[in-house]
Amino acid sequence: MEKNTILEIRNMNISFSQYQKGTKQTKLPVIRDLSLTVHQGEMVAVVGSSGSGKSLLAHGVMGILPYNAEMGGQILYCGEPLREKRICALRGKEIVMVPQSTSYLDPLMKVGTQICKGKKDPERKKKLDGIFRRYGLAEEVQEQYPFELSGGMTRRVMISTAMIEEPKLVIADEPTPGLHLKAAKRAMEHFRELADMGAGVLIITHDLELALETADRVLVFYAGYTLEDAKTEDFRQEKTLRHPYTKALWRAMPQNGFHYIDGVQPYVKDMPEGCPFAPRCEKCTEKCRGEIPYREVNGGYVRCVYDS
Ligand SMILES: Nc1ncnc2c1ncn2[C@@H]1O[C@H](COP(=O)(O)OP(=O)(O)OP(=O)(O)O)[C@@H](O)[C@H]1O
Ligand code: NI
Repeated sequence: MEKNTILEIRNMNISFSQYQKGTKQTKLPVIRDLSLTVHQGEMVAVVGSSGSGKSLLAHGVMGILPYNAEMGGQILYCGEPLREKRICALRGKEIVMVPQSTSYLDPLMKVGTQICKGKKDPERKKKLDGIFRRYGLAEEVQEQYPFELSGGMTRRVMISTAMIEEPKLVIADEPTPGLHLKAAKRAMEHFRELADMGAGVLIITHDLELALETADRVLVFYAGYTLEDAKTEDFRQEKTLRHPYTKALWRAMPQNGFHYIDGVQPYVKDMPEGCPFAPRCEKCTEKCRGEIPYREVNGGYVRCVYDS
């Protein structure tokens, strides 16, 4: 393992137990065989459509999966396993998450107190003032309660909460919805700055274009699988991309013709054997119905039987 690796996930699986017809329990796999690495100073984006398992990945790392979820595989933080006790000690300090849902804010606590976690020393206050200025939040907002904020303001408050800790690992789950384009870009740039200062940053988003503007690498999620792990520059041309789904995402971007991808992502209960994208893939053959290895190609990874 390399020295500057902040987060390494090896073969993560997440499934839910569900009761069917009374007492019969079934397992619903929602993340399968996920491996990823975030290095110091690196910003990695996880891109995928709704329901592909992005938030569960974040919750798995943070140790906040719901009670009916089961997780397998290994999570290493700075080279050491990140088990329950360790994540509890580091959560909110060295490892921070900007959650997708704004309901994570305490409705009964003033914004400023909440961000500073009750600590009121002048140094922290100065830092908070600085962060608020950067995000265009007025100082008065510190004295307000979450219900008094607009959606975009809430988003910026949640980002501020993460920024005040000088974290080593930041996981931001859809940090930009509700922000207008300029603010969304600014937020992404701030995450970029955190990475440039030496943190490892994992950004979860469905906005490929925004991710490509700031991230170093992009992981493409589809129906619980990672189909590709590519460098941002691989997205400059279609031919340097590896998976047919990533290529389809590329063609769907406005500058590349806005081509619509036919069909929908399969739901976990109706998952086809083999490649989950096979039913929508023009290159699909019988080979795609078997086990598909996740393999290294040209400095990236792909889960496809074909060479692109
Ligand atoms: N508590 C739960 N019980 C059962 N299934 C769940 C539970 N939470 C999530 N899932 C399922 O897991 C899958 C992945 O959910 P997840 O929230 O990670 O998706 P996502 O990629 O973050 O989507 P979005 O872009 O909409 O936020 C979905 O199919 C969802 O229905
Ligand atoms: Ni999500």
